[in-house]
Amino acid sequence: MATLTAARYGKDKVRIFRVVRSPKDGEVWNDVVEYNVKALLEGDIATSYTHADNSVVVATDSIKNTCNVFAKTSPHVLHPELFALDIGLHFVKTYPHIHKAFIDIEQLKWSRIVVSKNGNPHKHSFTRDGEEKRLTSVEIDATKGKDAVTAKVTSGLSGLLVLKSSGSAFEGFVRDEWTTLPEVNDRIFSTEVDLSYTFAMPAGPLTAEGIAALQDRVKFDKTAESAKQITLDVFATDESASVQATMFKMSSEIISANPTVETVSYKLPNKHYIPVDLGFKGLANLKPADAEVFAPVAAPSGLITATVSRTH
Ligand SMILES: O=c1[nH]c(=O)c2[nH]c(=O)[nH]c2[nH]1
Repeated sequence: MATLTAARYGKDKVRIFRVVRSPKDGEVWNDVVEYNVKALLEGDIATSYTHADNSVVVATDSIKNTCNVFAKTSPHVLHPELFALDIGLHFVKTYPHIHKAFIDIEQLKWSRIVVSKNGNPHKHSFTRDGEEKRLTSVEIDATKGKDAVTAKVTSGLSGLLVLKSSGSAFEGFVRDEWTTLPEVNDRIFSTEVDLSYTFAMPAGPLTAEGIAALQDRVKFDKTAESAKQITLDVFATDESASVQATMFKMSSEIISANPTVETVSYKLPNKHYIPVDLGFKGLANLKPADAEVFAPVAAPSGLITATVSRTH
C-alpha cells in the first residue's frame, strides 16, 4: 500500500516584464519590473494523482495565463508582495477546491539610467546594475474558509556580492589536532548575501480591497530598502570578529529598524581568499600585514546561517 501524503503543483519560471506608463510634466514616464514567478496550488487535488482525475486540475498553463493577466490588470504590479498577494488570493477565491496558494517572485534589477550630461534620471531607460534579486514568498491560506483567508509573507534578497579587504578577523576558535587554520587579525571577508525576513501581518481576513492598504501598514517596499542598506552598512563598518557575529548584528539592526519584521534569516557563504606563498621569490605575502596577493577559492566555502527573532 502507498498513500499520497503531500501534493502541490503549478507553474515555475513564469517570466514577466511589465511597463507602467504615467504622465509627468507633459511627458510619458515608464516604470518597469521584471519578475520570475512561481505559482503553486494545494487543495482537494489528490485524485488527480491517485485516480488520474483531471477534473480537479487547474492546468498549469491556466496558472501561467493568470499570472500574465494579473501583470496587466493588477494595480500593484510594481510592488512584488502586493502583486503576489493579488494572484494568490485570486486562486483560492476562484476555485472552491483550492485551499492554498504559494506565490514566489524573484525581481530582477532594472535601475533607471541617470544621464551624465544633465544628471537627470531618464524617463524610459534602465540598466542591470547588479545581479542581486529582490524576493518574496507569499502563502495564502483559505483552509478556514473563503471569507477567512490569511497570508504569510516572507521577503528578502539573494545574490548580493560583497567584499571587504580589511576590518575582519577570525581568532580564538577551537585549536586541536584537527586545526591547520592560522588565527588572523585581518583578512578578506567576502560573501554572497542570501537574506530573508518574515512579516507580522495585520489580523483579519485578507481581501482584494484590503491588499493596497498593506503597503502602508506592513511597509514591504520600505523594509526591502532598509534591509539591504543595513546589510551593506553593517558589513562595511563592523570590525568583524566572525561571519557569525557580523550576521547577528545585521539581523538585530533590521529587527529594530523595521517594526513589522518578525524574524530575519541570513545564509552567508564565507568565500575564502587565501594569501599566496611567494617565499620562493623572497617576497613576504603570508602574514596579514604582508598579504597583498590572494587566490580566490571557488570551493569549498564556509556556510554560516542564522535566524534571529524579535523578542516580545
Ligand atoms: O567567520 C568565520 N566563521 C567560521 O566559523 C569560520 N571557520 C573558518 O575556518 N573560518 C571562519 N570564519
